[in-house]
Order: sequence, then C-alpha cells, then structure tokens
Amino acid sequence: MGVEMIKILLIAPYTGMTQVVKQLDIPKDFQLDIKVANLEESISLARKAEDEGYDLIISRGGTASLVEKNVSIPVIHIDITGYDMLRVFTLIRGAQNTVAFIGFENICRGARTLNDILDYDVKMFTIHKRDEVRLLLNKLKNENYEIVIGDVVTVEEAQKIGLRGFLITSGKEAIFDAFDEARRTYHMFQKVSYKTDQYQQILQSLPTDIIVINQQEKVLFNNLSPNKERIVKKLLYDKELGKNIHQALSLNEKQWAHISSENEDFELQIFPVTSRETKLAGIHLCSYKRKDESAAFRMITKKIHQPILGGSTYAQSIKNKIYAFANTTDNLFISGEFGTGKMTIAQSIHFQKFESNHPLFILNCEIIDSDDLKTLKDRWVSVQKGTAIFEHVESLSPTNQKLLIELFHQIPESLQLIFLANEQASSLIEKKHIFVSLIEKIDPIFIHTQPLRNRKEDLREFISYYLSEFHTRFGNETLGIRSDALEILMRLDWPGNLVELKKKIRELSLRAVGYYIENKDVKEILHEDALKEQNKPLENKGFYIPPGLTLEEMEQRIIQKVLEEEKENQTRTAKRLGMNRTTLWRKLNDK
Ligand SMILES: Nc1ncnc2c1ncn2[C@@H]1O[C@H](COP(=O)(O)OP(=O)(O)OP(=O)(O)O)[C@@H](O)[C@H]1O
Repeated sequence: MGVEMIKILLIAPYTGMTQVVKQLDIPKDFQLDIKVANLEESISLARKAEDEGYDLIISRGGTASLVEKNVSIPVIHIDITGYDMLRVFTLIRGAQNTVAFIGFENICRGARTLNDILDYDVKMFTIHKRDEVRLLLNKLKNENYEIVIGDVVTVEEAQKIGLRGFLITSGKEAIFDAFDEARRTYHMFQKVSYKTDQYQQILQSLPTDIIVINQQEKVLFNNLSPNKERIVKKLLYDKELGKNIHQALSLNEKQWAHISSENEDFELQIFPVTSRETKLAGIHLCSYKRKDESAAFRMITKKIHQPILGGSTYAQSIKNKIYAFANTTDNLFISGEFGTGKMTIAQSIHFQKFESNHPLFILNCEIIDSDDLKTLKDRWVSVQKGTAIFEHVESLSPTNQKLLIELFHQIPESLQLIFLANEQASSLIEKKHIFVSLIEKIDPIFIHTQPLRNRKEDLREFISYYLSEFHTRFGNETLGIRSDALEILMRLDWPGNLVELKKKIRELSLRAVGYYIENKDVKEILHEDALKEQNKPLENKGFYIPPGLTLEEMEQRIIQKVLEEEKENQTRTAKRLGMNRTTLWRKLNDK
C-alpha cells in the first residue's frame, strides 16, 4: 500500500521563509506547496486551497490567525521559537541605537527573558490588538527609537514611517516543529472526520424524517428525499411553525405542530438539540399527507401479520406459491371470486419478501384517477424497491388502462406489480374489460384462487382462527364449534367465501351461549337468513332499474335477475315471482 500523502499549503508571510523551506528535507508523506502572500492575499489563497482539496495550511502569526477564520481545514501556526529570537537579538548585537521589541504577550515573554540573560537594553512593548501597532510606532518614533523588532506587519509599518525594522524570521527548527504538528493534526482530523462521517451516515439512514435547523431557521442537516425536502423547506416559512420552533428552543421542551396548508397536512414534532455553542432545533416529520390523496391510494409500511391457513392441498399450494414468488421479481395476476384471499396472498408475498423494509402501495382500481397514478409515480421516485397491488382490476376504465401502460413504461422494474381481479385475465380480455396490451406490458404469472366451496376441509381451521381473533379483539368466549354444527356449515355453498364465513362465525359466536357453537345456533341463523333473503326488496340485492324504462322492460329486467339468482331454474323463479311456469315461459319468449 502506498504512503498516505498529506497535501499542505504553506503560506509564507515573507519571501525568505520559502528559501528556508526549500533547503529542508520535506517529509516523504508531505505534498507541500509554498506561496508567499500578504494578509489580504492570504484569505483568497487559503479558500482556494480548501476547494482544491488541501488537507492543511501552515502559516505564521497574523496571517495564520486570519486564514484560520476563513477556512474549515486545520491551520497550523509556525511558532516563534527561542532560536528565532536569539537570531534577531544576535543581529542587533552591538547596535548603539535605542531598540524596541513589539509583540503579543506570548512572544514578549520569551523575548524579555532573553533580553535579561543577554543583558541587552531592548525595551519590550506588548500589544493586545494588531491595530495598536501604528499608534505605538508613531509614539516610539517621537521618543527617538530607531530600531524596531517585530513580525511582518510591525516591520512593514515601521519602515513606512522611517524606522529600521528587524523581522523575527522563522528558522528551520520552527518549520520542522510545524511539520510535526501538521502530521499530528492531520491524523487527528482524519479520525474526527471519520467519526463525523459515521454520524452523518447514521443520521442519513434513520428511518424517520429529520431536519435540523439553527436559530435563524437555516437547515443544517436533513435526511429527506429530494421531494420531501422541497416541501419541508417551504414549510419553514410558516409562521405557526416559527412560533413552535421558538417555544421549543426557549422552553427547552418538545413541541407538537400540526400544519395544514392548501394542499398538504403535516404532523411535526420539534425538539431542542443541545449543542455546546448554539441552540439548534430538530424537526421530526411524523406524517405528511397530500390533501388530494384519495382513498384509492394507500401506502403501507408496517408489516401485516396474516397467517395463510388451511391444510388442504390447495392451501399448501398457495403457501408454496407465496414462498416461491417472494423470491422472484415476477409480476403477478391473481384472479378469483370475491373474498377468496387474493389480497391476503398478495400482501403475504410482499411482506415475506421485504418485511417492513420497503413500501407496499395499494391502488383500488374501482376509484383511482390520474392523480392517484401520479401520486404512485411521485412516491415511487423516493423508494428503491417495493410492491404495488392493483385491486379490482376488472373495473379499470380504458383511460386508466392507457395511463397505467404509460406509467409502467416509466416505473423502474424493481417495483413488483400484482394485479387482483374477480375473473381470469383471459376472460376479462375476451369480454373487452381489459386491454391485451396492459397484460402484455406487465407480463405476469397467473394464480387463480379457489372458492371456499372447493376447499371445505379448511373450514374448521378458518373457524377456529376467526374465533380466536374475536376472542382477542372483542373478548368473545366461544371456543369452538360442535361437529354437527360444522357439518351444516360444510354443506353450504359460501358464495361470499371467507368474508361470508367470517361474518357468519362472528354472528354465531355472539349467539352461542356456552363455549361452543351448537347445531341449533347454526340452524337458527340459517333460517333467519333465508327469511331475510325472501323479504329483501330486489334493489337491495344490488339490482338497479335505470330510469326511463317501460313497465314491460322493467318486468323483463326483474325476471332476468331472479332467473340468474335461481341459477336458471324456471320453476323456482316462477314461484318467487308469484306466477305460474307457463306465464313465465311466455314472458321469456315474448321479448
Ligand atoms: N389464507 C388465509 N388465511 C386466513 N385468512 C384469510 C386467508 N385468505 C383470506 N383471509 C381472510 O379472508 C378475508 C378476505 O380476504 P381478501 O381480502 O384477501 O380476499 P380478496 O379475494 O382479495 O377479496 P376481494 O375480492 O373482496 O378483494 C379477509 O378477512 C382475510 O383476512
């Protein structure tokens, strides 16, 4: 592995320093560049160095202090050493003139000691601020001082008013000391930046949306997606939020804010962040909802636990399919009657695959519009993987189908699409309910769910599952079903499948007096259902007669509906309609 090079810019406040540096053996791990600059020039030079990726800057005295305020990389000061002072004191040895030494306290201290040891008569003048220099020099001139020892600024000013300036130059020892210091600082800085990077990463990957701002409400940090960032930055102009931030900081307490703008609703928590120097506020974006977001679009990020029940061959094959599809990225088309578990299977595949790590979008095709599809697209931009379930695909309008095809061209392939429909895709295509091109675009694998009547051996397991759910949710005490009661349920057709079963078991568990659902409970409930069914007005069975029909046309519709319900059985249909079979036959053939 090569040596890690430390890139350094040395800003020399006087030309001579470059000569000294050039004579030195530059450490092998240094990439050192030297530039001479006065105070003003040093600032832009240092900023440029930072932009160019220099790790450190080395400079001396006032230049170093000024540079330090203008860059965020470390600045190493070349200290004035005893040798440097000895050198300048040696230079003025024998001078008959009155000599003044001007410097900040830390320099003067050493110089004073040296002066005493050498028994010189140099007068020490301590300054506290740089702008004291000019005034002091004028005073010294009036007091007949001729020689002034000091740093670059002092010497330049002295020369301007006709005094002789002796610059305290830096010798190689001071420069070497600075090199050592530079290396130490570099390695320390590396460690600190590694830690800072780690913290940045941690904050960045927090699963919650966080923004940190200072008292001026300038954003210092956020881990939001670009989309949300834009929205939240706009939000910071909100006066209400401003008040909440102020309160959080002044009371040092968490504040909740509910901000409602024209298009969006936000739930925010503002918390004070204790920092050594400044007060900061953290904002946790708890929930964000676009007001135009309709019930047609849902985003689920929390895992739904739904065991796949049943011991039948069919149930087993579904479990295997869930396992298999959770390991592929294939799109799916799940068809089956109402309430046969299409959604449950689709969700199980998603959660088996992603747990809660990636979102699940659910779109109800009965009510979606172009805005919902746009919401899906927008949301999709901020996530990498996930699943989109489209339910009731049979209800998709041709316009929405075209929009979907367009959308699927833009949506990344890492989004798995699952279509749910009440009929097989081939039959929907045949009836022209969905476009072949839509199915071709998603190119799915097909799954067909079985109605409950084809898997009655699973009934008992479903019943005990539902009973335990009611026990947990509602405190029902029913624990099981008697075998003869179950037998009756096994004989039913269950057109409403699991939804119907669940509803019936709920009713039965409320009716049961003891711990078991009895045969009589089932009989009673079935009897009541039959009565209800007989008395139900036709429109309540989902039957609708459009306005503008003639009496005859209305009659035809009613006959057709009842015939359909009685599975084309004319005897039963005639009975329900209160007419004899011949009349019914005539009416059917008259149309
Ligand atoms: N394998 C299963 N194990 C346990 N419960 C199930 C199972 N499948 C479905 N259910 C339950 O049956 C009910 C109907 O399931 P689901 O909504 O998945 O059916 P669906 O076919 O998508 O219905 P729809 O056609 O109305 O959209 C839900 O209460 C669900 O929790």
